[in-house]
Amino acid sequence: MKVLLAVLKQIHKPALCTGNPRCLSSGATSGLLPFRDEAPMVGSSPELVQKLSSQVEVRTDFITEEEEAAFLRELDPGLKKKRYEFDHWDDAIHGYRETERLRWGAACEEILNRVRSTAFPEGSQLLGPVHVIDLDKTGYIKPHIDSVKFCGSTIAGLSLLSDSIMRLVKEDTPSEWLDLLLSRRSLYILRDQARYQFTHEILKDEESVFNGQRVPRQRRISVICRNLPG
Ligand SMILES: O=C(O)CCC(=O)C(=O)O
Ligand SMILES: [Fe+2]
Ligand SMILES: [Mn+2]
Repeated sequence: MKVLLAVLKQIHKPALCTGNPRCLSSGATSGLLPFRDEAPMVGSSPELVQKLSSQVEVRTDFITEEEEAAFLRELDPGLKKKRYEFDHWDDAIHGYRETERLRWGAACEEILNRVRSTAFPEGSQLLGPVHVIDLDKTGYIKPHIDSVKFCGSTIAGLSLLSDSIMRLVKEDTPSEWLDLLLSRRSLYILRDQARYQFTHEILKDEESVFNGQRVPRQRRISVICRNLPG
């Protein structure tokens, strides 16, 4: 368990982050191109959206309000014992507390099994403990790529308590980007190039605008499943 905490810390090492201050400005709304009316994604070009559409999924309303409440009941007591961390300027995450959990109660385990069977091919080797990040209303996650040493090709995350914007930016071509509207209770999945060649970040409240529409940030808890490197 101790080792795993180190592994998850590693994910957020600044050396793995490829900060791109330009992509933090939300002023450039003119190039936004909705991909499909119902898809909560906008990107720098229709070609990019098309190219990534097999590697980036957002499933709206993946869990019910009751299922969200089940996660809260299970996670909140432990999270409340920790302080939000704001003062580590070098961290990839600002304003957060986190935990990981291997064993879940029946209700949550059932939901997590649904996440796993949706996101990962059958027989994939998964990282045992599930990663939980509790972001304060003012918290945010800076652009980074998850450790290739510890995490495999697929990242799947549930968003609880708040809508948010996840921005993907191509590491070597910052003009190529995709914004995902992660609505409360949605599931997102990042695979392959979207996971390896694009940084991902969660925008802070002041920058939380999707396709010209303001998306206020509240406290947000994410529950993240990962596979192991092949
Ligand atoms: O909160 C999320 O959904 C993303 C978390 C993340 O990027 C990470 O833990 O590496
Ligand atoms: Fe990440
Ligand atoms: Mn730190």
